[in-house]
Amino acid sequence: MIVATDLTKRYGDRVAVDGVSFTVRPGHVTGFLGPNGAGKSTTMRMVIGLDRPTSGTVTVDGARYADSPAPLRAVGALLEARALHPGRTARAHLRWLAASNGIPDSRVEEVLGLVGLGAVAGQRVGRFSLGMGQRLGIAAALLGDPPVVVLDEPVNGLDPEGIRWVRTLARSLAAEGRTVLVSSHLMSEMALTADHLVVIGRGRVLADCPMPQFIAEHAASFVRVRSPRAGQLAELLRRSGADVTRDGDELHVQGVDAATTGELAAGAGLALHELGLVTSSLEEAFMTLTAGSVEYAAARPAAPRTEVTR
Ligand SMILES: Nc1ncnc2c1ncn2[C@@H]1O[C@H](COP(=O)(O)OP(=O)(O)OP(=O)(O)O)[C@@H](O)[C@H]1O
Repeated sequence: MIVATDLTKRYGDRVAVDGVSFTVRPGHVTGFLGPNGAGKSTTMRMVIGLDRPTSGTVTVDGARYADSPAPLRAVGALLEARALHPGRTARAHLRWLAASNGIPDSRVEEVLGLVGLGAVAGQRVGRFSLGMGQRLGIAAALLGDPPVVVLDEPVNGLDPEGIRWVRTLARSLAAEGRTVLVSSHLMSEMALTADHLVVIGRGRVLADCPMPQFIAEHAASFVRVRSPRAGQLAELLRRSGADVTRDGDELHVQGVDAATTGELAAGAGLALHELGLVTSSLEEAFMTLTAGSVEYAAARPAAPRTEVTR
């Protein structure tokens, strides 16, 4: 597992990572989320020894990455902007990495097949598309069959099939008992991939909890109900202590659950055309939590007009 303790990284006056502590456990996909500039890449670089912490520590399976004799066997990492020699073929690139870590060539062919690059393994990587480059980076990460896998924005540049492939791969690596840490800007994708979340903002941990708990604590939910007699229903719900927002024949209800809403309507003989619970997405929960810690925020568009009957 990965254990970060009071991890801090300063660049001059700038604090990129500010006393971050978290544990990434085996058997789960842990999503690493944060707005632009939150410190995700810096943290991941410190995990694999590419950056030195200013203070604090991060260990992988109890040891510092830099102390590992064969690092690719300890942690597999895909980091953004990986330097590739453009004139080298994909196969030659992986063989070179394998040789420097005491990994047999047969494993190169295995990972090429695993990431779907077998047919283009003889092509120069300088000609690779962004998506092919990402697959090659993932192949390199898996080369040493490592117990810990760190993927920074692995779905960047991938098409929908590729995105789904990364999701399945991450989940199967976790199911094999590995420790998997994945960052992504695609919240809908993260919601499908990760079962645990570490959220950072301005270099600090904002949340560290299982995905369902994060949604429950940070996502708003309300009952949506449609009725041709929405005005009467709104009045009834309000008298029962609900907060009600009306937009035409649609009501958004908070403070009273869907079952009670249905019972109240039935008791008063009011027809319903729709009744259900709406829970906001991971993206909305994330936006709510990190609203105060974004570096670059655009002005929000005006909210659509709704009639409030309270
Ligand atoms: N080498 C560096 N020198 C100076 N400042 C840096 C350096 N690397 C990162 N930073 C700063 O540290 C902060 C955290 O950057 P980092 O790249 O870790 O964030 P991130 O969460 O990965 O962001 P993004 O999602 O935009 O990639 C940013 O303010 C960034 O400008």
